[in-house]
Amino acid sequence: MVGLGRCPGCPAQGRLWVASALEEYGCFMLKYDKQVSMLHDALFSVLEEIFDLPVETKRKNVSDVPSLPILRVTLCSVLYFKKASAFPRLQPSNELKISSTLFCRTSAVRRICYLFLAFFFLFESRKESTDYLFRMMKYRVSKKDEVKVGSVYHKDMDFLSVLDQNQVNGLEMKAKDGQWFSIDYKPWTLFVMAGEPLMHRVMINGNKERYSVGLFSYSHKGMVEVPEELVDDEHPLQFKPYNYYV
Ligand SMILES: O=C(O)CCC(=O)C(=O)O
Ligand SMILES: [Fe+2]
Repeated sequence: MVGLGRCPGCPAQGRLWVASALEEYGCFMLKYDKQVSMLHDALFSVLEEIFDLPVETKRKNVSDVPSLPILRVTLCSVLYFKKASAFPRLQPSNELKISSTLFCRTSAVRRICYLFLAFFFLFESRKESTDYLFRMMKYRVSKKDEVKVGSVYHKDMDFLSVLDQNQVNGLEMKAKDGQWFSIDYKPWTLFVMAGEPLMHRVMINGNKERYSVGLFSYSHKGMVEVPEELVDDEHPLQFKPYNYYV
């Protein structure tokens, strides 16, 4: 568990925590600040309404990321947030609420990502080549005798995934020894994971709908490479750059 609030004056400490969590587990829980916690409640209160929009409205929010894999899911519906105006007026009082909540929330989490990237990588170049995809997920309650898989096991094709959920758990990670274990969200935390290396899935067990959101950072040019600032004689390059979309 890393708390950004404790780090502002000591980025070196923050970087150490994040680096050791990522080396050991590939993921960590990030305790977020007050501003984001208010947005958390607002966000999850409007998600239900977003998922209830007509299908043709929801289709306007397809992702423009080339070859973005579509998750093959059984119990899960997925929506992308491209721009606020893509949710046309349905219930006027809520249009603003939905778009401003999503916008603020996405900006707040992006800010966290920048902070995080600054802690961990300390490089400016990445800001320009990094893009974000905001995905919203709704997992319905599984019916009796239905397979309880919310999303099949997969690895995210990005370099950083920041996830949040309503109070319903379901995310599971595969540990080094091959065992699956579930992620138990603590209040006011985001779950941050190094996208590409980690196998995970969602299993739906309870009798409450699960809503989750993910902010996925990826390179819009498709190149995955170690920033040159991190390579020197003591830390030689270990991975060749490659284009994810080719
Ligand atoms: O719903 C979740 O918690 C995780 C979703 C997920 O793995 C994904 O969107 O790639
Ligand atoms: Fe995923």
